Amino acid sequence: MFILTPPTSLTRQSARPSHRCSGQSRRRALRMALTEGPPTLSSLSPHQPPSWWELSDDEKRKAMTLPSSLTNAFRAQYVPFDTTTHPQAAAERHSLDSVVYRSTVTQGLLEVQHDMDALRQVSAPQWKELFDRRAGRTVFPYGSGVWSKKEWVLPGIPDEDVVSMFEGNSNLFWAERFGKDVLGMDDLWVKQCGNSHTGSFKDLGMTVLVSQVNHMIRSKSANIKAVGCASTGDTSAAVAAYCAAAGIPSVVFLPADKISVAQLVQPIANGSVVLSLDTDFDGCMKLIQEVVNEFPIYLANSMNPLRLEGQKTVSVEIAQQFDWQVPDWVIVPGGNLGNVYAFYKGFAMMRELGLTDRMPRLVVAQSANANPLYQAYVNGGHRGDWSHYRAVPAKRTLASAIQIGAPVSIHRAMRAIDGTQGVVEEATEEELMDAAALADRTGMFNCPHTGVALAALIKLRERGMIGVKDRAVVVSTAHGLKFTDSKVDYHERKLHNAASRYANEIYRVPADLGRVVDALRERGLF
Ligand SMILES: Cc1ncc(COP(=O)(O)O)c(C=O)c1O
Ligand SMILES: N[C@@H](CCOP(=O)(O)O)C(=O)O
Repeated sequence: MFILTPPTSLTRQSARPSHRCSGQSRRRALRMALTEGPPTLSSLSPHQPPSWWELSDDEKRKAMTLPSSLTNAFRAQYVPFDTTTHPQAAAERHSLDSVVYRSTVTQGLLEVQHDMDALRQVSAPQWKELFDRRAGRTVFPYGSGVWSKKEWVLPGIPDEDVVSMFEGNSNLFWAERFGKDVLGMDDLWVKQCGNSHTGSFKDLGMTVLVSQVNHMIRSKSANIKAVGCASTGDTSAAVAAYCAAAGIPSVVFLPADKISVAQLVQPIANGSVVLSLDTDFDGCMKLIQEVVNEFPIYLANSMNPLRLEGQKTVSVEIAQQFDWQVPDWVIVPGGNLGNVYAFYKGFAMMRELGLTDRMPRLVVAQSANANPLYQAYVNGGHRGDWSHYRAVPAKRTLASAIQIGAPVSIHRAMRAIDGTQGVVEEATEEELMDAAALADRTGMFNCPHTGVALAALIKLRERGMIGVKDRAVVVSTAHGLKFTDSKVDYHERKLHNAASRYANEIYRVPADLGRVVDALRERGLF
């Protein structure tokens, strides 16, 4: 039974008969199921409604789910991402239970398409109420930030096939001091996607991909022996953890000596087959595509659109955290460029289903050492002409997870920028490390990629593009603890390409009270 009242006034609904379609048009019956008034409270107590914690497990699960008469109509399938060059591809469709990564007609990327008419049978207030009710609960899998939006993600998967670590529901940090003191802004927020199981936003997409693999293996709909990816360190960590949780073998291709020790140890610990390859990320990506085309290894990179279905839920979560308001700006560090499109998709879906009424402006922030989208943007992309796009050799950057020169989702990113009056900005090594360090001084602990996004924000504020009164969200994509080497080097002033303007030194002081007091006095503490 779909209960329309908030959790604090949930009632003992499960005893009531469920709706049947009995001759009426199905659509009308579905609407009735949803629009029926709030249930009475008297069955439990004449005085006060039961609280959430008074409900039985069955009642809680019922309160978390929509009637099957509705959910049976929800469908998703693969379609080509872009059919402009091949109109005949418009008819191409693939089941999510098939192993396919590219359009068989265009050879281009695929997209997960939902039946929006079916989803529209639930009204916008009902979706909001349902998502709010699920947030952070323990009922599996709906308490996950991703699976609380299950109908918008993988509507057909049985709950028991879902592999979830209750990802999402990450803190939307009000960057009060950084906003006010550094940028003169009151309404600056940092979405802490790195506060998660494997320490990056990749968990959001990987729970969906590995769940679908688990489903295909259990239902024997596909021959899959392992899940594999190329990685700059975060995708591999998420693949390894989710596959280990599901008992599915995994293999990761890593560019030798180009990822942090903390990232490297994650797939090792989780039992992946770890291949360290003498190439860069783009080389690893090329190899994994060749391998998955020949062998029963399932591709886990974001070229696979299943990943984006999970990642798009961050947009929904951000709107939800703002009581269903859309921020003016969302700034995302970009590498392989799947994530910015996931953001776009999430915001577009909310608007299409009436939960919100506008799109934010999306900003992709790239490292100046690996900036193919930025170059294409300044060479025409800012006015919608992307014809000058070229892949570039990615140079070494401290934002090592976005050291990518031939992004797989380049066309997806272009659509996200075009569709949101978006902007692309870049940050040098010095700018990204300074921005991260400055923001750290106000209580954050940023990874270098978040530093890239913060540096882009600073530039757009300085240029007056982002206004003082604007509401902006910076997406923090990984936990700073995965990247301590570069932070230590910054504070020890060991970086050859940054002056470390905000370095904070350690003082070595003899263990003597007088010397300790002197040291504190010299530092102006009293
Ligand atoms: C920490 C971190 N930030 C940002 C990104 C960029 O995301 P995307 O590749 O989806 O652009 C990645 C991976 O590429 C990453 O690992
Ligand atoms: N930063 C990524 C690069 C690969 O991106 P993906 O989203 O396509 O898997 C990583 O951590 O590997």
